[in-house]
Amino acid sequence: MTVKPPSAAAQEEAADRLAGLATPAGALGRLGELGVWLAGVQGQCPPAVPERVRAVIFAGDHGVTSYGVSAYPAAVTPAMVRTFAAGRAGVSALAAAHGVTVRVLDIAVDDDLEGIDPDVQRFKVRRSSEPLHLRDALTVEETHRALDAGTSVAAEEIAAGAQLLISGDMGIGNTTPATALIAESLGLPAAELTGRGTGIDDEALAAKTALIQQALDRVKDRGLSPVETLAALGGADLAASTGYLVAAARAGVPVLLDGVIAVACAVMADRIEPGAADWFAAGHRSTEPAQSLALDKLGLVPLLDLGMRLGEGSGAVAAVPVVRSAAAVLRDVALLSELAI
Ligand SMILES: Cc1cc2ncn([C@H]3O[C@H](COP(=O)(O)O)[C@@H](O)[C@H]3O)c2cc1C
Ligand SMILES: O=C(O)c1cccnc1
Repeated sequence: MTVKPPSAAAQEEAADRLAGLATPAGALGRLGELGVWLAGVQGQCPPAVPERVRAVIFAGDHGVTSYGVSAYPAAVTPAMVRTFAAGRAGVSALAAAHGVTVRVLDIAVDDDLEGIDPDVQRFKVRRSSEPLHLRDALTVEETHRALDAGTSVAAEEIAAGAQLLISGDMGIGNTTPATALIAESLGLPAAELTGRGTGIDDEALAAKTALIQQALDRVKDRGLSPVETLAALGGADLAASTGYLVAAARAGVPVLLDGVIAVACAVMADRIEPGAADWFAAGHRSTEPAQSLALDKLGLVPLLDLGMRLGEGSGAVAAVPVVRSAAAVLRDVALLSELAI
């Protein structure tokens, strides 16, 4: 299955409608452009206000965490999975404020999560991933299983009525594989992309940068396909998230992207299925340099720039009111031609 482009006809109609609204030309700025994108991905003008927005958090641990790449220990990952399940995480508060559903999935958490709702572990691929600077994070078989998990989850969310999807992440150390995937995809050295993640100091930043460069050097002559790259430099949680994004684009359901992890997965989704990024909008600009560089590459301009670096899908959820606003203005504002001028 391939990705169809959003509707050019609906987009054109929306651009005409935007130009005719009872506002000065261009006065709605990016809100106007977002409304035109929404019309294209929905195939209708004016676009509907997306009421049913659904976020899925893909959780997993990473072997690199034992090598000093994060400011926090891996034990935070299972503790946060329980916190999402209890509705008490950062993204939970934002989602409750904006009527967004949140579902958390343990794809590769390095813990049994005893007693947790079995639905959380339905798609578990393995415990953690291998340290990607030393060896491939996953086997190709595991990567396919994770991609398929993401496909199934997207199908379930779409069947539940999702008009807009969000992918969130949870996993200590996950900015390392995300940065490695972006660096490999953009052909840039680790030093140009590596950020502080949860807030590492200068010494840890140097070690993290060197580790990512070691991973890039380890795979550079292997001529890897996109799926093999996910196996080598990613992780099961990132592969599942990538599968979810590919499936959304194939189904013609728009996605609002979050920070560096979601955007790394979006880059991989667009490599697996060229054109997938037409179905994505960028919710916010994270403080991670890799995220901004990857958004430029995808041709996406973030809606919010709040200095956030939380992940969990939080920046995307914070941008949901902006997306709804864009649909509302295109639908509800009078046309200049209707005014008695
Ligand atoms: C309490 C807590 C909650 C979080 N929620 C998301 N992250 C985010 O931070 C981590 C990535 O940063 P790094 O690569 O530096 O480890 C991931 O768990 C990501 O989801 C959190 C991190 C912590 C500590
Ligand atoms: O860009 C992000 O989403 C991000 C940044 C730091 C830590 N976790 C996530």
